[in-house]
Amino acid sequence: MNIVLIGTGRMGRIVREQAEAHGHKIILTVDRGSAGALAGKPAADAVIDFSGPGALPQVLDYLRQTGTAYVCGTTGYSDDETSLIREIAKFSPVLYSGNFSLGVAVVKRMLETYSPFLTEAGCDCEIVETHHKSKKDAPSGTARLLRAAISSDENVGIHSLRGGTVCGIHQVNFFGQDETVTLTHEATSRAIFAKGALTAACSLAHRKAGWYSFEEIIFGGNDNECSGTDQLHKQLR
Ligand SMILES: NC(=O)C1=CN([C@@H]2O[C@H](COP(=O)(O)OP(=O)(O)OC[C@H]3O[C@@H](n4cnc5c(N)ncnc54)[C@H](OP(=O)(O)O)[C@@H]3O)[C@@H](O)[C@H]2O)C=CC1
Ligand SMILES: O=C(O)C1=N[C@H](C(=O)O)C[C@H](O)C1
Repeated sequence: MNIVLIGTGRMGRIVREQAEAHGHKIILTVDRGSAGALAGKPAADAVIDFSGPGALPQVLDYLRQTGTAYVCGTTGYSDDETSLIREIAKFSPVLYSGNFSLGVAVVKRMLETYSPFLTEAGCDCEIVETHHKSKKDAPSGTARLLRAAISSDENVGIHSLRGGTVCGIHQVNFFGQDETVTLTHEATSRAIFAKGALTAACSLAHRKAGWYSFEEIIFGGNDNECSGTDQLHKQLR
């Protein structure tokens, strides 16, 4: 795959490393210092975005012009920015996820299926998310997606801790009468997110414009046509 990489920070570096290790090519990188780098550029197989909300306007212009597949893991978007990402699915295949790990996808499924047994029995649910001290947004994108899996209103509290070099810990607590249930996911390396995003990019590269979910890519069968990513896909499953 020929990939345009948005963001060259902690995630951008590991996406590049994993992409090149699996035979893909980063044909263009964009960071804050290269505003406008996408203008007039031809289509790629995929855009992978781990940057900041400020990069969105130039990325959307590029997608509108080229129809390139868009895999976005950036968090901290406003509701308006999130709507713009949804709208671009008219032009490109788009997959947005606040977390590209297999483990969080499984925890999300568990919550969708089983959390009603606890919340309907009166449990109070509180999420605690812990990240490295350089993380810019709070609450984390993962905490938001886990909350959405539990409840459509905002009666689930989210508590954010920042410190050291923690890649990401999410703890979902259900406090009931005389019992507590806690589900914990801990990412011990950012490689898991990079592999998930590359798997998604390979799967999306040949699809028609539309909105796709990470779960349908990893649980819905391996139909990606990109052999370099088969191995990543197996690691994720
Ligand atoms: N969905 C997932 O699975 C995961 C999502 N993330 C998310 O990915 C994002 C990036 O994380 P991380 O790599 O740790 O952050 P870093 O701060 O290390 O890197 C961010 C990168 O984005 C660039 N950037 C920021 N704003 C702009 C802009 N306006 N235009 C162009 N480039 C910009 C920065 O450029 P410069 O250095 O020039 O400022 C930098 O290269 C965060 O939102 C984070 O929450 C992280 C891990 C997993
Ligand atoms: O910024 C990070 O580091 C991470 N961000 C994502 C989030 O906001 O949930 C995913 C992961 O937890 C790491």
